[in-house]
Amino acid sequence: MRVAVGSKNPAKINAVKEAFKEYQYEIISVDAESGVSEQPMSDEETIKGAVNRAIQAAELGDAEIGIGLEGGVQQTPYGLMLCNWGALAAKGMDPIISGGARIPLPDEIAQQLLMGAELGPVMDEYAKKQNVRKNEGAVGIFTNGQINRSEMFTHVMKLLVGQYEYETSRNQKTV
Ligand SMILES: O=P(O)(O)OP(=O)(O)OP(=O)(O)OC[C@H]1O[C@@H](n2cnc3c(O)ncnc32)[C@H](O)[C@@H]1O
Ligand SMILES: [Mg+2]
Repeated sequence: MRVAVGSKNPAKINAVKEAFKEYQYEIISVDAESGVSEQPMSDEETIKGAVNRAIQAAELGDAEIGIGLEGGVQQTPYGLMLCNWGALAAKGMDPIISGGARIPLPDEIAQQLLMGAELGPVMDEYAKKQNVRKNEGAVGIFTNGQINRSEMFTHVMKLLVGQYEYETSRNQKTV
């Protein structure tokens, strides 16, 4: 069985490998398009990006399972929240989705995003580091390293794999 991840970002690929580590699946990464803006600004747009990537990854990678992981933000009365969504697309099944943990972004970051900036470069500038998005991520910076981006996506992935297992075992019981 082959699993195709719709991203070349190591923080995402590692999370997929971790979630499938009990399985003998081949895991490949392909450049899939999210079909939404570079910086999704709502849960809805972020979910759409994750689902698009999952479907495209399965096609491009000729894989039984496609995975899409997408980061975005969502405005709330409590501030601009980091949001992350994942999707698993398998043949003969509607895409499965799951959401990640969320934390509010500091005002100075939120303001830049609301003016059209992308979180990736804003975080590098803020943290005086390079490629925060491929390493600890904004979540790692603002949680003092307690939860990094890969761990956060691993949780999203376990929610996906678990739902997939539940669905497939339920279908086996009913046929
Ligand atoms: O290569 P891809 O798979 O596109 O990975 P990415 O890091 O660009 O991640 P997304 O497209 O899913 O995220 C959308 C935007 O939010 C940024 N972003 C999301 N979460 C982040 C985080 O935890 N730390 C830094 N940047 C983040 C990211 O750089 C993009 O600008
Ligand atoms: Mg991106």
